[in-house]
Amino acid sequence: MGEAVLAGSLRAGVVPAHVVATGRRAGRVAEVAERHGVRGILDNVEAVRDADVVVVAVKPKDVAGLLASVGDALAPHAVVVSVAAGLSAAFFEDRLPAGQPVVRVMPNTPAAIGAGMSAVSAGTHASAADVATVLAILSGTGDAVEVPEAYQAAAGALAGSGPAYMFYVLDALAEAGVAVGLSRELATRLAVQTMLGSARLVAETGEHPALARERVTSPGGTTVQGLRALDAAGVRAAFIAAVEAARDRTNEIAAELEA
Ligand SMILES: NC(=O)C1=CN([C@@H]2O[C@H](COP(=O)(O)OP(=O)(O)OC[C@H]3O[C@@H](n4cnc5c(N)ncnc54)[C@H](OP(=O)(O)O)[C@@H]3O)[C@@H](O)[C@H]2O)C=CC1
Ligand SMILES: O=C(O)[C@@H]1CCC=N1
Repeated sequence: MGEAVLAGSLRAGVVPAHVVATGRRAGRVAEVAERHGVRGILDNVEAVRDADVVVVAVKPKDVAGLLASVGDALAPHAVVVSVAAGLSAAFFEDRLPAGQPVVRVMPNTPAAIGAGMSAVSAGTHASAADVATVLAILSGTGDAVEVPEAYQAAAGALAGSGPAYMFYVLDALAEAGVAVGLSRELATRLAVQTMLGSARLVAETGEHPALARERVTSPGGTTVQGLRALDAAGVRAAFIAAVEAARDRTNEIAAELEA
């Protein structure tokens, strides 16, 4: 996820020579540095020194240790951006020098190609200008929206995890195509373009998805039979259960690590 945000920031106009990427494996750091033309180092303390913006993209369980090691080296104005699922801005603030600006972001992996969706929430000490800086950086990752922090778990359960649900649907649709006699290559091509086109149609027309669905569903036709099968299988309820389960897990991560 960190590399996807890095790629987006460069697309937004951040100068590669101004970016330092860190990691804990030399091979991985070198790979990222070479791919994006940025400086790659293994020393987190050195990386944050003089930084205006620090993006923390390690697993939630690794955040506390990382903050303990770099906190003292941060410039007071440095905006610490968290993409960690579950962890509140307060979790960061409690482990950083007093007054450090923190912005919480829940991105998703299509950010890697500039087609991501991010939910952004300001911490206690982040100014409107800090949030604007983060939104400007994220503009190269796709769309971004500012939300109250209370919505982060729900937004992450829908859009942060959402690409996995979409890939699941693509895989299932392609498999369905194979089941009715198409080659896997053709079935995958049909499924991918159908998902892409349908999302774009709703995005570009602003039409409610239910109306767009009705427009496809001819009376006595084929689609209504397909939709009946989806309803009979409880697919709508399964999506609601999936987002609820991901939201609940987000809150569990917070409870486990913030305790
Ligand atoms: N994947 C996704 O779709 C999304 C992820 N997120 C969040 O992004 C964060 C990262 O997730 P993800 O990219 O999937 O995880 P990854 O494990 O792929 O990435 C984390 C990276 O951080 C490195 N790392 C761990 N500890 C340190 C450290 N102390 N110093 C420097 N680098 C370190 C890891 O190194 P190593 O390779 O050696 O393990 C790894 O390369 C998580 O907090 C997650 O909640 C948010 C939205 C979507
Ligand atoms: O699965 C996860 O925990 C991360 C957060 C959102 C998407 N991937």
